[in-house]
Amino acid sequence: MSREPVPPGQFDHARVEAAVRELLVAIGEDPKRDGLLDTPARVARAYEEMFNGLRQDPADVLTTTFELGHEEMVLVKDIELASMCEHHLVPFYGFAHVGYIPGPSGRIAGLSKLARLVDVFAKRPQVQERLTSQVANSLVDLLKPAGVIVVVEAEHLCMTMRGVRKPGAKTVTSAVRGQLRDATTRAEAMSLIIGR
Ligand SMILES: Nc1nc2c(ncn2[C@@H]2O[C@H](COP(=O)(O)OP(=O)(O)OP(=O)(O)O)[C@@H](O)[C@H]2O)c(=O)[nH]1
Ligand SMILES: [Zn+2]
Repeated sequence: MSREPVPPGQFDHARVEAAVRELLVAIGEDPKRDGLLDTPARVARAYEEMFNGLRQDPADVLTTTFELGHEEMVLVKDIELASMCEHHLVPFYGFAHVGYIPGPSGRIAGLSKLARLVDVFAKRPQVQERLTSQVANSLVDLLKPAGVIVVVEAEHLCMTMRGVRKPGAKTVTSAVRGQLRDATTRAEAMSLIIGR
């Protein structure tokens, strides 16, 4: 099997299929049995979708912006997310809450683009802290806002179905930038996020 890295922007179906077949053998399964025959190809298709954020540029997502002169906080909360823990390659899933205060130009983003931005970073092998700060940092870079807050709450299957086995434990991470570091503004954002 090739050991060469896959060129940027590409996904090598054949290699994923071969690796999954090998994995099945390694765990003591028979990849030739009826129920598993199509599994390597299925997993390759699923991985292409689940990791398609690796082939996306956040700048291509945050395209539609408007100059509105709006200077107050905008918050999209309860954005469902599902990502893959890079330590165990099992899912973690939950919600992201993304808020920002527009910059002096008053440039605002299309609301759906905030959710798309979350997906660009969620659809990669991830740790929750990095996912959270990547969303915040890319908003800072692309929108030049006065402040940003990103809160992610998620349940990690690696803590649920194996290992420490604590179903229901939620991990909450936050990243705040600019004016949202200010205690009053941050408290306002948090009350909007928590007040369901
Ligand atoms: N900080 C952080 N840790 C994570 C995340 N996802 C999984 N982990 C942790 O990564 C750690 C990996 O620890 P290791 O000791 O190398 O692996 P392990 O033996 O499988 O650990 P256990 O899960 O405790 O059984 C575990 O503590 C996981 O809970 C994440 O998004 N952020
Ligand atoms: Zn894990």
